[in-house]
Amino acid sequence: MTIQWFPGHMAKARREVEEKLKLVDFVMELVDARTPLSSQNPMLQQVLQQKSKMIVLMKKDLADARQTEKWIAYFREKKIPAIAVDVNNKADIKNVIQMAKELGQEKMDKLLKKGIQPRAARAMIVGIPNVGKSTLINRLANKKIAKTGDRPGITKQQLWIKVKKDFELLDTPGILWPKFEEEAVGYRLAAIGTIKDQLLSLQDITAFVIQYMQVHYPVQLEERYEIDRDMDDMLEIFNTIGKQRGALLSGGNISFDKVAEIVLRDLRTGRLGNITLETPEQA
Ligand SMILES: Nc1nc2c(ncn2[C@@H]2O[C@H](COP(=O)(O)OP(=O)(O)OP(=O)(O)O)[C@@H](O)[C@H]2O)c(=O)[nH]1
Repeated sequence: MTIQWFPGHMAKARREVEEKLKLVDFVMELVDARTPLSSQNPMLQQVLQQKSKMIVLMKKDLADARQTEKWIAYFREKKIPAIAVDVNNKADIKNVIQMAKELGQEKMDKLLKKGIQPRAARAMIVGIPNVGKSTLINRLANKKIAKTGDRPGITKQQLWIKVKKDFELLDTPGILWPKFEEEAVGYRLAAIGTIKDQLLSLQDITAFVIQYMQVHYPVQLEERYEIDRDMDDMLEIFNTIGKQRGALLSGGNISFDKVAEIVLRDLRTGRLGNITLETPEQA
């Protein structure tokens, strides 16, 4: 979460993912359901080469279900199996396992055709910071970690989680760096809390979110902050929210930083409703 992505960090992360990739049959790429494209990593496809992958849209409980459906269709159209998950929903976790098993089975069928004895398919989880990698690994593991060689004096080997008898998962995820090729990507990632808040101006991130919501979620804005649909002056909008929520400086003036904190906290905790910050149509 606190990693800053300098070129050296990116190169190191890439090397680590490449090393781990050698051990697995396929990859589970986690993206954030609220911003599925911006939370993907542009280098992953090159790194993956021929390895197949499935996409897991995490935190679906915070995203707009209608958009999530569209995003799943978008990925499936590109022949990438995709599924949306709320880690606290047991059925979702079961469905992830099922999809992973199917992908693993495809791989084993190929091996069988080559005359190689099938074995448990192995996968790893990859994704940008804060997307939910550790949480999903824990849910899939459910205390089924198979420890190998982790005693002192023994070279530390990779640990495998036996999710099912025919499906094993690497216990450590591959961390991918986010891409900031476009300004909007940075704002979306900052809005959901992937990028440290200090890196972009809180007020700018908030203005970006409000502008997006004015187009896509005007009702939620109206309901939470009593902002009129045709109010288009950002200063007036910040003032309105500040007054309504008591975001004041000692002299009684509105604190724009406080307003920004309030709006971003409301967004990240779902209090603004289920919001997705990019649509497949934009892609
Ligand atoms: N609402 C919701 N929150 C989730 C979900 N999955 C994960 N989270 C939360 O997202 C935050 C980040 O989760 P982690 O599992 O630490 O993410 P990570 O990708 O391992 O993060 P790094 O260690 O920074 O790379 C935590 O507060 C989780 O509780 C989900 O499906 N829904």
